[in-house]
Amino acid sequence: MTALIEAKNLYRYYDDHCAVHDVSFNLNKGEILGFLGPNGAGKTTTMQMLCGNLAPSAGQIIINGIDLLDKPKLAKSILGYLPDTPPLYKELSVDEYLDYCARLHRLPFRAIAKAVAKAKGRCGLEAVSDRLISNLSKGFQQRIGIAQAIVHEPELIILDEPTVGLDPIQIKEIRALIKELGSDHGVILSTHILSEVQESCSHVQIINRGKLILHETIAGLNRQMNGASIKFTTREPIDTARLSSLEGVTNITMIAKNQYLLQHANEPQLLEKVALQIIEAGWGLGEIAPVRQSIEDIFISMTQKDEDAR
Ligand SMILES: Nc1ncnc2c1ncn2[C@@H]1O[C@H](COP(=O)(O)OP(=O)(O)OP(=O)(O)O)[C@@H](O)[C@H]1O
Repeated sequence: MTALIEAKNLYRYYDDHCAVHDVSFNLNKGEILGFLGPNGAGKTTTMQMLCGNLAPSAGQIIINGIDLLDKPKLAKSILGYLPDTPPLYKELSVDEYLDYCARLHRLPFRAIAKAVAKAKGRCGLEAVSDRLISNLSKGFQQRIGIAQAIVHEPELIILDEPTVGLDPIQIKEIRALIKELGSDHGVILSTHILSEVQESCSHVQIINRGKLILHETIAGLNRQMNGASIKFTTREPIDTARLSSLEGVTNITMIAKNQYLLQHANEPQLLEKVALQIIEAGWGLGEIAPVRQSIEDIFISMTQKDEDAR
């Protein structure tokens, strides 16, 4: 199967500053990729390169088998892009604006009315067709931004911070729309909201200081979150050296009297082994449970590890 987008060894320099460093990944149809990173990590630079608005200093971008740098018009015809600020002409009505966008995307004249109606339907804009964009709420303006990105039915949709500045109800609606779009397109969205990735995406990647430090499925991320620590209490103090000899245990810390946090290298069935060891040693098992990390914990620990490794 041809990937919808293949980013190969992308670099982007601004003078001497390397904003994107050797970024490679693939996205297939039906996948929604959440692109995370701290401020200044290189998300917007990467997204701008992926949609052909910014030339990479090195590397290759293949969209549905077409090299974006060799055949930009053809490659761009199968992608839709919503920049972080929706590119709206606010003095136009919704219909006028979407009609204009459909022409820019070079849709055949006869197909325009149908394409605009379909995009409005998907984005819940029918009721505001004749309204001036400047008079609509931010949520509606964001939907119009998404509608212009999908009006030509691109296979790949790239959305830069699509829910920023929206209220909780609008956020919910836009997330539902993104999920629906993801069922028959490929979607890449950047966001600062970590829970958004869990709610809307099938895959996640984290960029830090221009380098990709994680590319995972949401299922894999959930496994990591269920992850690598176990908290337990005992009646007697334990012999940490003895428990540390269990395979995969990386660290044991006493966090309160007879209360411990054990870290491990994602060792399966370790919880049972630890419980058995505590019982066999006669330390008196009180409680034992895996510690569920939040996506924020994973994000902070991944970016922190990356900082430490520099
Ligand atoms: N036009 C430019 N000229 C010089 N440096 C730039 C330019 N655009 C971005 N940078 C730098 O490149 C790095 C990556 O910026 P980028 O905007 O891609 O990050 P980001 O992850 O999108 O950040 P944010 O979440 O704050 O939008 C930053 O250090 C930024 O200062």
